[in-house]
Amino acid sequence: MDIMHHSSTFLLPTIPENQRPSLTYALVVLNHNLPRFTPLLWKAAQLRLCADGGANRVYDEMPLLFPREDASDVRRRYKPDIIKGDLDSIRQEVLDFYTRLGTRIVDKTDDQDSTDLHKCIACIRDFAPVSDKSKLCILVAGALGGRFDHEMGNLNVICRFSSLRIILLSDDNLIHLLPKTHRHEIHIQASVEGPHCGLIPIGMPSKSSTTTGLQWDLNNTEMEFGGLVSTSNMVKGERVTVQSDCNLLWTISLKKLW
Ligand SMILES: Nc1ncnc2c1ncn2[C@@H]1O[C@H](COP(=O)(O)OP(=O)(O)OP(=O)(O)O)[C@@H](O)[C@H]1O
Ligand SMILES: Cc1ncc(C[n+]2csc(CCO)c2C)c(N)n1
Repeated sequence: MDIMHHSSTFLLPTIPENQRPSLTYALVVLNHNLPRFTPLLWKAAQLRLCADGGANRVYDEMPLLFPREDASDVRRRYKPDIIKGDLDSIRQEVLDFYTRLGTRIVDKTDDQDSTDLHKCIACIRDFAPVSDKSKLCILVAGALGGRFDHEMGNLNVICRFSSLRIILLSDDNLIHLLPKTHRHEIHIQASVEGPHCGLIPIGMPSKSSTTTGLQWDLNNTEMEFGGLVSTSNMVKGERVTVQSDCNLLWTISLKKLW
């Protein structure tokens, strides 16, 4: 079984030479509080999408992160490549502003059965110029801490697209899936993340999960929703390994640096 490596280098202000990621990043901004580190995600990404009302967040909140700069300069610097969704939340002035700058507006008003995040992920999967999708990593900003139905919808999207690397982010947390098809090595970036973490079986019970590097390691342990799940766990050092017969959610706290 192959090892999948995970490392949140996209949260580092400068990435050490020996930790340059081999991944290509895309960013999706959702319609919830823009994390304070969004400019770092923007810099790491080669493709930037806003899911419908996510464009309002870039327009309204990006200038607040640069209080000494002129708001319209900041807005012009952070121009999304694509705005996609049913477009019932984006404000007209925001739509007009980015249309004038040349952003592609993709309107799928007719589809009321999939979320705007789902539409953005499908778009990236189908059109991102990355031939090997295992080298693609989609960062999703503003995915957690808001309306619970939206949060669950966002978690469902990472389960639906379980063969893609997708990372849900808020100011406080990072979440991604650890597919059962791989053993996982998580390199902890202790300057920006941890120590609080969790491993949660999603969708079905796990008969056997094993970890190293956690305060409360699992050792061929059974986990299930309604039974044992590993929350309020802690990372001990800079390397965590996980192997399971089920897809698990990995969550780690983010430090309040920004
Ligand atoms: N409060 C929130 N918490 C987490 N994610 C959110 C929140 N609000 C929106 N999102 C995400 O941002 C995307 C775009 O949001 P937007 O408000 O434009 O969607 P929407 O389809 O109009 O939502 P709804 O009709 O359910 O209010 C959603 O698909 C969802 O993934
Ligand atoms: C069973 C079921 N529940 C909810 C919706 C509503 N819905 C789900 S995604 C979406 C689009 C949001 O932009 C909407 C309106 C549905 N279609 N089917």
